[in-house]
Amino acid sequence: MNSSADIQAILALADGTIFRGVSIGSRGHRVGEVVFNTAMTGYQEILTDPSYARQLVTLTYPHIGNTGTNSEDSESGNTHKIWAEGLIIRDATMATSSFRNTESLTDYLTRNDTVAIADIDTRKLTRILRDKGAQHGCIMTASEGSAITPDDEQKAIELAKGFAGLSGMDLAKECCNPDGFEWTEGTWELSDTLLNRDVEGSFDTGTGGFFKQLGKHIDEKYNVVAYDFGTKTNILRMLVDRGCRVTVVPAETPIADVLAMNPDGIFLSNGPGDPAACTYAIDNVRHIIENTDVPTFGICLGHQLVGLASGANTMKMKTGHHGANHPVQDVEAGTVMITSQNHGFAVDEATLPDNVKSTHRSLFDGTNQGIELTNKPVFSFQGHPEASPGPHDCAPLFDRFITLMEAAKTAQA
Ligand SMILES: NC(=O)CC[C@H](N)C(=O)O
Repeated sequence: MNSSADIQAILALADGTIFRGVSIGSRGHRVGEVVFNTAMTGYQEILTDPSYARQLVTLTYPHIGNTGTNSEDSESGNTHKIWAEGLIIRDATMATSSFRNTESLTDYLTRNDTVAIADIDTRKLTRILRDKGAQHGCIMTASEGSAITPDDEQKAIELAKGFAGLSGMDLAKECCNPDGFEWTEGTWELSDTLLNRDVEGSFDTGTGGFFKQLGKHIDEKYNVVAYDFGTKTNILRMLVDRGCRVTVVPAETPIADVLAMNPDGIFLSNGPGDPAACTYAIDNVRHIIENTDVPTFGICLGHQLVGLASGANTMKMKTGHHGANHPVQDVEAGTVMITSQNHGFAVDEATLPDNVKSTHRSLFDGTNQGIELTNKPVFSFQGHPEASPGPHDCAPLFDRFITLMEAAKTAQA
């Protein structure tokens, strides 16, 4: 909603298209790859998903911010960092309403130094991205006390053209937590009794507050080492729910160090950038496949790394998949799952070696969505079984990882 007090902002695409709107975040400019996400909910999870690093995300759902933000819906762990390079929306809500809200979306964006633009025609933008593929872009806000000038527009187009593009970019080592950490929280659900949030508005992990944690009561049966390439937090929560003690290690941790921890299973996380550029990670996964029998599960970037380490290629997609309603078929069973997706690269199925089976395919465009090795307990999935946001149809993939670890333990006993 425009008012004379609004700060002008523009989105410039590298092809010269300019969208004019208003700033709803911090001032400045940011460049990145412009992608559209079709999920109707989950703007906070999307903003905090590390896989969106260097991407300017437009949400096709028009009205954003209604329920505000809170400290629980972060996908970037305890840092709560916004990883998306910028946000592009149609309509920022004027009133925030939710009992879980602690901060409006606009305040949240500003506090996190995120540049964001509203009041633009996101349908037109999405059509451009659909027709031409993901575009390089620049969001720029007017500087203090002035309006956007024709010079600003020209500069924004040049900045968009100057973005190097995600192909060849290794962002995993930059976006992981460099210190590693133990993750102990499971998923949560609203508690039966609704009590007040404490004065700090902090997350009450007990059973008496807004939320009760699931999974905490389960004994830690499986020692899982999770390679962090920019992991989403809900993946770690879902592992904890299933009885895993989760040790998260940075992307470049040598595989020898991981194996020295004697893991029951190795998890390969999602993450931003081009998987083929993460050569150290590909080497580590190749080592797992060729020299060990440790059950291994990869999600999204982790899936692509399994593909690359087994000898397949990955390719850049036209627009990629970003949404919460993507149908994926289980190749063997023929069943269809509605899945959450966020990727711009894909494993090229035509290049899969003989010992790697395609297990899942996208019903939107036929691209590969899952693989498994026929000679090792290693499998991976392109979509997001942890959802956040999105449907939970493929959550049983986590159980499959547990089954593999259990089988390996039984075989060893
Ligand atoms: N969510 C992810 O892990 C994304 C993987 C990779 N960066 C891609 O865009 O395809």
